[in-house]
Amino acid sequence: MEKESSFLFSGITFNRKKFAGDFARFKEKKESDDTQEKPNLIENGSFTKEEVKLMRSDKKRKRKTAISDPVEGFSVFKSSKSKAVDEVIAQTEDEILEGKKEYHRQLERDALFRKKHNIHVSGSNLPSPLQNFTELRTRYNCKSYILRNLAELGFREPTPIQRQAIPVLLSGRECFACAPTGSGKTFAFLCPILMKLVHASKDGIRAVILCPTRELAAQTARECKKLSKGKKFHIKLMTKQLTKSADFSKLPCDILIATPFRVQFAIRKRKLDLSKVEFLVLDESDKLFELGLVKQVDAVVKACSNPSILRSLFSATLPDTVEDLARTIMHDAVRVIIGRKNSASESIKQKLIFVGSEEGKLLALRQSFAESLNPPVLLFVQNKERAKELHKELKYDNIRADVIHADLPQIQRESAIDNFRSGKTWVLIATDVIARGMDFKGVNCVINYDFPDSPAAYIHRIGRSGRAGRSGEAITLYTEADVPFLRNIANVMTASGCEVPEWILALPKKKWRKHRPHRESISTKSKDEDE
Ligand SMILES: Nc1ncnc2c1ncn2[C@@H]1O[C@H](COP(=O)(O)OP(=O)(O)OP(=O)(O)O)[C@@H](O)[C@H]1O
Repeated sequence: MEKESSFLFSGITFNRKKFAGDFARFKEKKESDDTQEKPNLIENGSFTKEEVKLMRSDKKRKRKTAISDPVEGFSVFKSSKSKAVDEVIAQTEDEILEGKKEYHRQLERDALFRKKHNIHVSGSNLPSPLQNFTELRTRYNCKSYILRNLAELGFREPTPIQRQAIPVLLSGRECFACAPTGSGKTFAFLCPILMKLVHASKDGIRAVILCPTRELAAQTARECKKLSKGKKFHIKLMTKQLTKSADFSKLPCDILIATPFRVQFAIRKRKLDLSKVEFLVLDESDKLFELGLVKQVDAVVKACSNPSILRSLFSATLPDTVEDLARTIMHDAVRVIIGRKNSASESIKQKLIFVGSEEGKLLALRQSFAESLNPPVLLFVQNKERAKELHKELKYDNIRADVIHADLPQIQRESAIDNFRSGKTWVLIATDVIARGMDFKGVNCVINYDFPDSPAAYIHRIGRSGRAGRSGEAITLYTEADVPFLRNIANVMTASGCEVPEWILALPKKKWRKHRPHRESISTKSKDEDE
């Protein structure tokens, strides 16, 4: 009898000659079983910490039984199994240790990578930033149509906000994101939404994106369609017409993009059901939390009652007050800040020009345009009356200028933007209605004809130039009346690396209340001339 089998069969006489065939088969099978089993247990890496614990306790239990209840013939069987378990435990422990080490090495690599890209994050269990767009497929199984569309748009690398915010949202976490103007925040939320929704469906609205203005909502809807090209998602921009006439219970809609006013109206009047919404994005979130909009936003947030909803806030400016308010509704949110919070894009050259009084502004503007006009140029003024007045003035100078403000009918607002985008108009005079989010790719220069009413307004206005890594210029005209507010703008300028005269930095710090002084009329014509 073979040595290995002798323990189990002791006392039995076996006719090896007679049963030679069976014996050989039995032997073969046993050997092959042995080789398969052990590596399987370890190589599959199939032991979790809990399983190792269980093994340990099982082993202890068995040891106890072995001491208290020795049964002859079983002790060897037990010790060989116990040896195997020991080996498995030792190897699994090694693996866990190695896993832990690798985990820490990965944390270090992530920290270095974030530092390189100026990404600051806080929160627990942070997902690694994206090294490249290919990781969307390798880590998150991204469908090829998205990667194809990103490539068609000419995006080679994710921007810093995309590197971090996309994995955060894909790993099912809520998110506060603050990144400079023109740094690609729109795709940072569109990409994970499309990836998570996977297919179009007719089961109700699954994602809502709120924007403070109609123009921005329309632009976001267009970008969303570009990224989803090749996939038949139902992407709806909530227009006035849709709000008034659509039967939302029958309208297929995966992603709804709208201003809070329109959504709230539809919830009230047309029984818009948002109870299945899985993603809610508040774009330009600090603007949405301002007094005029916060009630409507609140109504939308309440209507999105799905308990597993993911909410995210995006903006280039995120005051602490807004963060505190938002935290009350968010769960375990990750905070992602690119560069310094509330700072302007570093690719914009910023200048301050003293013009003495209101009259001085028009002179300075005419002189500057006469010396060099490098269109397209965006001119920001304090209100719609001043926008109309300045438009009339520039018409005299044969400058191809147009105007946009909230009083204009929608169709005129759209055509003003289209003409500016296509280069038909060189100068667009605007109120703050287009200061946020609008992506005019080639704007060379932003002129703050009227001083902005807050540092946030300044950051967003000048952020219409210098987008997606391009360079831009921002000129801010100021009068004596604006001097007390200069220091706040100067702080933004120095934070983004621009030079500011010493005397401005020596001005006393002033707590910023909205600076909207009464300004004299821009018009150089008398009223009689107008009539
Ligand atoms: N990965 C990328 N590579 C190159 N360009 C990109 C990338 N992602 C976005 N862009 C482009 O950058 C520009 C600005 O993007 P976007 O409008 O999303 O900026 P933003 O951060 O939302 O700005 P704002 O704060 O003004 O709203 C767009 O023209 C967009 O097409």
